[in-house]
Amino acid sequence: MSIQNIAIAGSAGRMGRALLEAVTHADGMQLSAALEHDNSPFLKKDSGELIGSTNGITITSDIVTALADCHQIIDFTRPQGTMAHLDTCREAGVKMVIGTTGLSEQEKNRLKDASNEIAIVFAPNMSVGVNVTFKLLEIAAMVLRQGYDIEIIEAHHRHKIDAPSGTALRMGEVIADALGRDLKKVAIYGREGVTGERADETIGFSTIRAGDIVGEHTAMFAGAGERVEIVHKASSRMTFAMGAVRAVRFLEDKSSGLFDMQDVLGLR
Ligand SMILES: NC(=O)C1=CN([C@@H]2O[C@H](COP(=O)(O)OP(=O)(O)OC[C@H]3O[C@@H](n4cnc5c(N)ncnc54)[C@H](OP(=O)(O)O)[C@@H]3O)[C@@H](O)[C@H]2O)C=CC1
Ligand SMILES: O=C(O)C1=N[C@H](C(=O)O)C[C@H](O)C1
Repeated sequence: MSIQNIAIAGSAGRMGRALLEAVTHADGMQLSAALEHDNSPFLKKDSGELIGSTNGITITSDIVTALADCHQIIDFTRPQGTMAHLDTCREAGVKMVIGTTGLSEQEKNRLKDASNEIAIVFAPNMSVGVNVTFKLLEIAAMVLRQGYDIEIIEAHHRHKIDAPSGTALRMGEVIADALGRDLKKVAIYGREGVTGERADETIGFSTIRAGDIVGEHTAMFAGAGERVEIVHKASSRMTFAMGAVRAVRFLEDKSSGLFDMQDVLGLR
């Protein structure tokens, strides 16, 4: 395979910096562009400075020029940014690895539509551990389908802007699918006041935002006399960035299609 030229969107962000580090050290790929939005204070700076060196790649908001010399873009930004990048990538025929969470149903449909023309990996969590956890949840849900209350608890750093996390929502979807339930109908997002007794079919979500927690998820199956908890704790953003690098490798020989990390890791 040829060397993959990689653009990183949101390069000055928390994930952007981890991605700069991961791509810089990955075999078979080179950083070709570091992108930020028009009002970013980081524009015109050398992107290497964000990770403690220089690399000659200046941070830019000119995505059209950046994509002219690029095979794939890695995008961990905001839904609005990802949607704008999607349109440009579609026109330029550039593949996308997307980690942004908080996309609406309509925005997800736009990814699906674009994937008829370009190859996309879109996943709310790119760590290997969380993706194995999704498989464990399928098994747990099928076996504990009756007599167990299901709750999903997630904790993240104080700067996170969306809730529940994309990972928590995917956990809910995986469990609901395994049980033949529709998450839209059974999800309960937080509780307050006189809520009444818990309904059997529901899947509850609780959110913690505090300090510098990288990302923690617990799926609880609580029955009479016992409780099963499946827990994942991320302690470094490099775990997500290394997953994104694996996604880039997976896309190398794909020309179209919408994939997630279950495809990348062969867990389907
Ligand atoms: N799939 C996965 O494995 C993971 C997903 N995530 C998701 O990735 C996303 C980013 O997380 P994180 O790095 O912590 O967030 P940050 O806010 O640290 O980084 C986002 C970056 O994107 C920039 N940005 C904001 N708006 C736009 C826009 N409209 N166009 C282009 N760039 C924009 C931000 O600039 P500015 O700061 O100036 O606003 C910032 O540099 C979130 O949705 C998060 O949930 C995070 C970790 C793992
Ligand atoms: O914003 C974050 O930080 C994270 N977001 C992702 C999510 O919403 O699930 C993944 C990870 O937990 C970190």
